[in-house]
Amino acid sequence: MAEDDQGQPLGRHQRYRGEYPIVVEGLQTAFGEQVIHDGLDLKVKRGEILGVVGGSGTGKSVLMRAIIGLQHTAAGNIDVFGRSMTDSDPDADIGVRNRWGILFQGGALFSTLTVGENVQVPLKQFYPELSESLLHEIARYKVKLSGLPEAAVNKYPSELSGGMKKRAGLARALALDPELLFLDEPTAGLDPIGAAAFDQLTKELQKTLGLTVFLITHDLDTLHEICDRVAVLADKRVIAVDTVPKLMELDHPWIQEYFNGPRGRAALTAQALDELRKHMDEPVAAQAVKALDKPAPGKA
Ligand SMILES: Nc1ncnc2c1ncn2[C@@H]1O[C@H](COP(=O)(O)OP(=O)(O)OP(=O)(O)O)[C@@H](O)[C@H]1O
Repeated sequence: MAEDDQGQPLGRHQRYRGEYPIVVEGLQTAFGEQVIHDGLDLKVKRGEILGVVGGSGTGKSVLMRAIIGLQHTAAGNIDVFGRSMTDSDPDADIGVRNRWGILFQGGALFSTLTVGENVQVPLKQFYPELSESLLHEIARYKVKLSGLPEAAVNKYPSELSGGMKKRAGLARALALDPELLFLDEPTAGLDPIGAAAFDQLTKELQKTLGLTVFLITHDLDTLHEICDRVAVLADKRVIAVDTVPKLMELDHPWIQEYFNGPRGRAALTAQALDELRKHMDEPVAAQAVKALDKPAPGKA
């Protein structure tokens, strides 16, 4: 069973009240000779959206898999809801596994099932006693919660656009009313408007459902717009965890290149513009928007 911060077992319908639902200490992972993580520490705060960034191949997805118990670890400990994932056997983990939802990169929907049936998969797994009509009702609700039209319930993944597939994956991740949501590159492959809409949905769900979100991303707009803190993976560890403005003050070369490079600055300007647009009735804001919105010299 999952435990609270006092070491007491959590009831099935009780929510975790400890400060850190995920605690990773001294993690080491490796594939043969290739060491991916070495002495990695990370604490995720309850209720936050934690962005996880790092260069390609630094082990963001492997870290997520280790946290959810799908990745063998060579050393260290990972606690989820106060329960060690590194020395537990899968069957005994039920008290933890029905408390999280996962949106894998690419959605990972079952192609032969409709969206509604996809959402029902975890429900049937953890609550086999639910009736067909209740399963259908819950699936319909989760689909709508994820911003899809109700008609999507009966569609197959192949009938959906990329953005709709992500939302269908999200509906399935929300099936069990999770406390913890893992999102692996949720906005990858979406156009900027679709990506911004998905970000806002994530933020709204975090606030209204009280979720803790572990979000792997390369998307600078996502980091600026919705992440409370960001963990940076480099040199086989988490080298920093902080708010984006604080990270930008650090002089690590990868962090500087990433956040203060041209794309980082563009994301920052876009965020400043969004903020200013909320105050367009004030002349100063209106003027600033006009100035910042001007295309750079030489650009159409
Ligand atoms: N099953 C596996 N077998 C062998 N090596 C693997 C396996 N899974 C991942 N790796 C290796 O582990 C390293 C980290 O992979 P991971 O997918 O976590 O990177 P990432 O930071 O998520 O990268 P990206 O941003 O490109 O998705 C990579 O070098 C990858 O090749």
